[in-house]
Amino acid sequence: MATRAQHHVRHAEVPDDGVVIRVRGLENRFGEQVVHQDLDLDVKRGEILGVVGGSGTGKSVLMRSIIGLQQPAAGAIEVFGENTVGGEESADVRKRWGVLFQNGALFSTLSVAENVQVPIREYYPKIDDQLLDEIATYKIVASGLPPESSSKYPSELSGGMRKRAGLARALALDPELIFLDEPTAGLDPIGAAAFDNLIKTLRDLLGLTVFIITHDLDTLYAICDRVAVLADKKVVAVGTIEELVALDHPWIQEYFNGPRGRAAEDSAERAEEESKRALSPQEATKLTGSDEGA
Ligand SMILES: Nc1ncnc2c1ncn2[C@@H]1O[C@H](COP(=O)(O)OP(=O)(O)OP(=O)(O)O)[C@@H](O)[C@H]1O
Repeated sequence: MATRAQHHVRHAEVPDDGVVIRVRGLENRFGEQVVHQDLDLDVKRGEILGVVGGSGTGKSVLMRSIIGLQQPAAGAIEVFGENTVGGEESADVRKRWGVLFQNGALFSTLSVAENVQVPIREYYPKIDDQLLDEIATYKIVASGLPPESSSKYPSELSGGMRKRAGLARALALDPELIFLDEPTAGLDPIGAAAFDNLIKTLRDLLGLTVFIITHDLDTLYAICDRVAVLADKKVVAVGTIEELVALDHPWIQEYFNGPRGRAAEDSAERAEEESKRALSPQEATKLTGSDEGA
């Protein structure tokens, strides 16, 4: 039997099988339009799960259902073992996840720091202002923004900086799980790759579980452990890219084996080769400016 003390261990409620998000028999409809039917999905603790699918297949609606913002017509959804259907989850569970919405969804009249502070104030209304400022600065820097951006307003930031500010807000309450809706959309390839690296680094450092909706094939190859494919109103397949490519589903074949899919695979292979290649002593000298040991 659990003791009172055990109930107070914050991370105690991850189900034993390590499944952080469990969706069963999900159905969503808007009037006559059926978006999801019999949709099942498991997201495991510590993984980066990519969610892909053609435009309008219901990726955002799936995310909104999981976080309790969309009332499904049928089905069961659990996050950390708790029912989230229709927003039924407790505040304790809700604060264990953070969300980066597609457009960043920053409050335009608040500075970056104030945006990050919103969820903290919501859950800890009595928090001391100085501590609040320190936490916000820490999250802003952890998201790869310079500390000076704290006082800027969203309209003063580039698209990439807005995404990072949104990420800082998603990380405000030290979540164990983050939801990212198209985080690299609208970023140039270098900015997108940097954002991918940041997500992977944060997952590795903080042990986050990451649910990421993306159209970006480079993101899938670079950081996703598994990919779930939405088609025909459900998750038709979930697995590593290698496993998916072996399936003969027409959309999956077109997506991964089309010209863009192959280009992304080639560039992922090149990046891996580069990272494996050790620096020669001459290269090391050039980089460090030191001729020690050369
Ligand atoms: N609030 C709503 N009212 C009516 N229809 C909606 C609503 N939200 C979503 N839909 C419809 O549900 C379907 C799925 O939308 P969703 O935004 O989840 O697609 P998506 O896969 O995220 O698409 P994209 O890749 O283009 O962002 C679309 O046909 C959309 O028009």
